[in-house]
Amino acid sequence: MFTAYATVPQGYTVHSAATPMSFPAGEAHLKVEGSPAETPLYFYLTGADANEYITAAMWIDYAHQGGHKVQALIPYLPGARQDRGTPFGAKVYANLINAMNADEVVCFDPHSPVMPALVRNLRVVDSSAVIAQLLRNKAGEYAGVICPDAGAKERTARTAAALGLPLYSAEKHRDFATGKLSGFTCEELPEEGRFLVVDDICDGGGTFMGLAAATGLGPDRLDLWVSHGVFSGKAAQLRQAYGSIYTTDSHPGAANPDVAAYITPLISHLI
Ligand SMILES: O=P(O)(O)OC[C@H]1O[C@@H](O)[C@H](O)[C@@H]1O
Repeated sequence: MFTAYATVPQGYTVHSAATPMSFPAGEAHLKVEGSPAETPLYFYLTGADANEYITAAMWIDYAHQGGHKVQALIPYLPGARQDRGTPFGAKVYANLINAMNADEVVCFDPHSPVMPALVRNLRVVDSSAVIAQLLRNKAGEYAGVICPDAGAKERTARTAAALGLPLYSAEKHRDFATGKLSGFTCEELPEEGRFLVVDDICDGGGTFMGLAAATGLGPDRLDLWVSHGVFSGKAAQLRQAYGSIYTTDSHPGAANPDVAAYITPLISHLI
């Protein structure tokens, strides 16, 4: 979803008066004629709809033609998981974002360091401060943070430190021949208390169902934070394994009603 913001002479921040439209042949455009005087500030772009990226590029061009610098707030970096192989999706999406020519790009908790290194003028916002703010009154209810796999070590260590909790580690095992997940293990956990599993993305939820089974804990002792709730496929089954599921509004999938996650709006954390 694409939403652009601007300030008006009265000093308020409002939705930009330059509104997206498309020509009959399908090209993106903006209706700017008759727009009141405004100073374009930033846009908030969630999900991975490539057409919205073209609209965003149009809006940046509109702002630049008026002599204004603008931020591209893109919490979910599309292609960040395609950080190797052929085609090299992270690079293709990074090129698309670079071509938009934003004066600053801001993303939230990217999947790996690969794509951030390819995007120009990028500022990365970490998830730990957002999680700590969200759970400020609940941190005392937890006995620890669980790291789901080796790739999430740094993220979960920062979160555990921000919440003042110990960190416990789990592992995802992959069959090298097929690339398929072959199982999960989790280090021994204390016998009492709730645990918060922390990761970047929940897609179909398989990782988190497998992990929950490996802990031997039920929803009365397990909660889940994922920075980007895609919640595709069988993600609704997470309800059987986790008490509370927390995510952000970085992807439209976060609103999947069958997952019923608590959604933290991110925009104020990015500007
Ligand atoms: O198991 P699902 O939810 O499909 O995928 C989520 C996992 O896939 C990885 O990219 C994420 O970092 C996360 O660990």
